[in-house]
Amino acid sequence: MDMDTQELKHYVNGEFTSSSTHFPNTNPVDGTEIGRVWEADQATVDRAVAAARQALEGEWGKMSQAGRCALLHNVAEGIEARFDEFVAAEMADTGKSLIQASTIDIPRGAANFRIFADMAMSQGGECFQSPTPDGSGALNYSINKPLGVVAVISPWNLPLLLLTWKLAPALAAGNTVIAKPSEETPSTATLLAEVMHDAGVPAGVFNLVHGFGPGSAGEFLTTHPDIDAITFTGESRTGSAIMRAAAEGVKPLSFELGGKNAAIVFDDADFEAAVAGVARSVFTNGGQVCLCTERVYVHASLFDRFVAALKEQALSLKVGWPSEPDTDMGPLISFEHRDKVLSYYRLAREEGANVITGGGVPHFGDARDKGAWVEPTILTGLPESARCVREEVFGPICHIAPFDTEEEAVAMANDSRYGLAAVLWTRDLSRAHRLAHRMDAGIVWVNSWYLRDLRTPFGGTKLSGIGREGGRHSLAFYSEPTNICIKL
Ligand SMILES: O=C(O)C(=O)/C=C/C=C/O
Repeated sequence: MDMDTQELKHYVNGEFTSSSTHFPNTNPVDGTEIGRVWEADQATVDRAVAAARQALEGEWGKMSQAGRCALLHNVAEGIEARFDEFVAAEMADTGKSLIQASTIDIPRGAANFRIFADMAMSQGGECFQSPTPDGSGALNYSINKPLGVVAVISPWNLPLLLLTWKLAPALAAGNTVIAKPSEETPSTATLLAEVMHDAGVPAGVFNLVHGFGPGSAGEFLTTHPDIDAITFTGESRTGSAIMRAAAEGVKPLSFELGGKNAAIVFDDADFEAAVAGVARSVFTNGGQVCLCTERVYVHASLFDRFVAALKEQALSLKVGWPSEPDTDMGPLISFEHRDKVLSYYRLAREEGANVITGGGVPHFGDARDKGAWVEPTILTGLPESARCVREEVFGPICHIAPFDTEEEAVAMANDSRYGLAAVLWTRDLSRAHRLAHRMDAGIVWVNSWYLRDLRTPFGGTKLSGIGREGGRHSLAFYSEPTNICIKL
């Protein structure tokens, strides 16, 4: 795909097609238009859903699990064969750093296909030898069938990673898919369609439609009567809208939504590790990861020292050209999102925060001044009731507050409408286990952050989502078990 005169098409029934209207694709580093993207209309979405249904009832539905999983391994190899193209495309859409794209985003694209191909091949079903009144006994065993035609709506923060995190298990479980990536990040999804086409995935198994949410491809897809399930990662309020759309047809939903994640640093923590780890969990990808920390609670005895040390970390971040190998942080995804984050920077001051560092826009004196950049920001001094402490900003910002007792720290960390991830920094492993059990979160890291084993349950409670992804949890969502009882 030529990035200069990029024209991104849909991929429907094994063919790349355009539609009636298109929209620009913008690089947030300097605001330049890097191409145009076709916007799917209702007819395009209808054709994609029909193609998926036909494939499900045709070649793909008849293919063995071993055949399907071998194709998924081919796709993983295809991603790696075009690794540099995927890295360039991801960076062009998002402005994320070379480090982030080349060590996290794109490697996970291939890893997601491999983990679910392997897990699908290795997991069996259930079988029970059951007693019967006449003593002859019975066998109860279950088989897993695919859900059917699945709509995948994926976000702009980790575009290839999160698209494949849903697509791979859906296909491994025998479903067919129509994917709608964020309008902000169409490029790697389109490259993936090329890779899947070349890997021999049959027409209609994977379909890709570009566009927006309401009144566009997202709405046409999630309200389509012939969709059997919907999986979505993104903002909680969009999740609510999709739930309403799915209610009529009682569609199964898998949601990984927002967060307002807390990190707690205890007085016995490895101080240097905690400072570095919190800096990473706050500023990675410009804070644009659902798992990022936006609330930090530090034992009072360490508070001043920790604030100063985290400020030093923030000031040492290289905020620069994404392609430079030592760049830590690029711009935010778009001007719209930049304006949202800056509105919280202003709100923080209105709510009385101490702005320890940041709170504005960096000045570069070059083309980047036309991009969607913000400064890494650290706040203190706000009450727990402040909007900046309660609402998800989804930017490179955190608020640090002191605590005296474990009870106080856990109570503050859990006092949120979200419940996705929490991080505990302590050398006392009894305390680590005890408090990890008490966190209202789907994921708790101790003395680490974003260490990922793809077999583990991944997801959140409350406003952070519905269900779990990862390993057998993903395969279970994308399957319909049938229990069969045989009287012996
Ligand atoms: O690392 C993962 O598997 C994952 O799902 C990350 C999600 C981040 C959302 O913003």
